[in-house]
Amino acid sequence: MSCDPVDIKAKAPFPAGALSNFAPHAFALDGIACGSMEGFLQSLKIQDSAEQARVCRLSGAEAQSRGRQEDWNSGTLWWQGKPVDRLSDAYQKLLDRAYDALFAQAPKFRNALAATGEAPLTHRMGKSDPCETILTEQEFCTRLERLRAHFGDRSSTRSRG
Ligand SMILES: Nc1c(N[C@@H]2O[C@H](COP(=O)(O)O)[C@@H](O)[C@H]2O)[nH]c(=O)[nH]c1=O
Repeated sequence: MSCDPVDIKAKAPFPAGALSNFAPHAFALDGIACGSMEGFLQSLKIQDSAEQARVCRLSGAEAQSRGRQEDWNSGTLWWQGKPVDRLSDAYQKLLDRAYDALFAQAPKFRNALAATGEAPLTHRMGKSDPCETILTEQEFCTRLERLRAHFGDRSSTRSRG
């Protein structure tokens, strides 16, 4: 099996494109319908809950450009009316819950993740400074690799059983 890295970006062919946060995979978190992970992430820059819920339903560049209209230089993000510090453990846990929900609820996302086999995952266009982005390359790729490990868990359970 080739272990060339899979570099995730919206315009890449399957499976990298389907793993992009831009991809329109529907899931819900805390009862809020999301059209993509990008919709959820960009909505975190918006304090108003009704507008946040609207942005959650977006996907792709439309979601990103809506979020980028917001000034979040203070480092405060928002989920359901409550502030979340970008640099806090609470923010990391919120990201974990969002990716867990995506994995559990979006079969096309799971299929794309499974199709990467054991290849390293990269997101070279991503930033590394958490003060400059809502999701660094590392925060993104480590979560995908953690979720991908569930596939191995299932096969090792089968082979033992
Ligand atoms: N521009 C682009 C992506 N950018 C996405 O933007 C998010 C970070 O936004 P921000 O914090 O505003 O810089 C993060 O989800 C990152 O993946 N992603 C893709 O797959 N393909 C793209 O073409």
